[in-house]
Amino acid sequence: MNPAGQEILSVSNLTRIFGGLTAVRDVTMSVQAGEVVGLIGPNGAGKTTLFNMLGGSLPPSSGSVRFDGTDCTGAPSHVMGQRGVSRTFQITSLFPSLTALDNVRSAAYRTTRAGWGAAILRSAAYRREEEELRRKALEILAFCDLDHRADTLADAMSYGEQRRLEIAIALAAEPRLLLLDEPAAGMNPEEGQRLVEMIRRIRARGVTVLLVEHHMRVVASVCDRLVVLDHGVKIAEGPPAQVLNDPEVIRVYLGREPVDA
Ligand SMILES: Nc1ncnc2c1ncn2[C@@H]1O[C@H](COP(=O)(O)OP(=O)(O)OP(=O)(O)O)[C@@H](O)[C@H]1O
Repeated sequence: MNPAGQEILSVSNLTRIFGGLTAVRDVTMSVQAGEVVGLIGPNGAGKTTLFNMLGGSLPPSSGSVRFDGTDCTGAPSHVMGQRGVSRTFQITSLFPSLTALDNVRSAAYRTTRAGWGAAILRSAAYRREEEELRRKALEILAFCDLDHRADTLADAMSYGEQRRLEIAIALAAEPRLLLLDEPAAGMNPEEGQRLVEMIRRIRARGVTVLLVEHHMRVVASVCDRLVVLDHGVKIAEGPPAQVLNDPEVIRVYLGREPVDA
């Protein structure tokens, strides 16, 4: 684990061009270990495009990404996952007909070592790992307030529970940096508050968090720092109280949508 305050993610002059459109232009930013950083901006600002480049699902047109001191520019998502970056998506990525436990267990499986040969032979090492996987998946479910839903099918869970299950799945990969894409989208205020508490617990667990979010109450109450994009360009950065009162930030939001959406 990186000591708190040490740079874990460093993005330099990152740019992504789609045809004639520059979705992200020359963005430079960094995240320190132990921080919760919010990436905000109006619709179409380039947040998802930037996230996709950090998570490895989209190669940049230019610029660089360093994670934990290693150049990861253009590395695919499975490589980013191996290095310790895990993410959730705006659109649900759950297996609807698996239980919550099996959803988490299948994600945790990638961190095990016994391999297929041992699985087919059902060796002692494999059985030990199976038990360890189950214990770990139950621990993560409990951490996400979902232990009572372990045997419930994902598609029988409430919307807020499904969103928490997605975070549980991302945590099962034991990331050091967790990328959350609009985790509060569609949540009611009570679910949003629960999410805020959960993100605080994730940080206390030693996981650094970068989140894209439109709900300003969530952003203001959980983030140490905000980075604001508009038209693909970083226009502001700093503590929430400062950034949300920045006249330029208010102007770009008022032009398109309310700040407290
Ligand atoms: N695959 C693509 N091909 C072409 N244009 C794209 C592609 N992905 C995104 N864009 C464009 O890039 C710009 C930034 O989009 P992006 O989805 O990154 O913004 P965003 O800030 O995440 O928006 P939202 O808050 O609505 O999710 C938009 O103009 C979008 O239409």
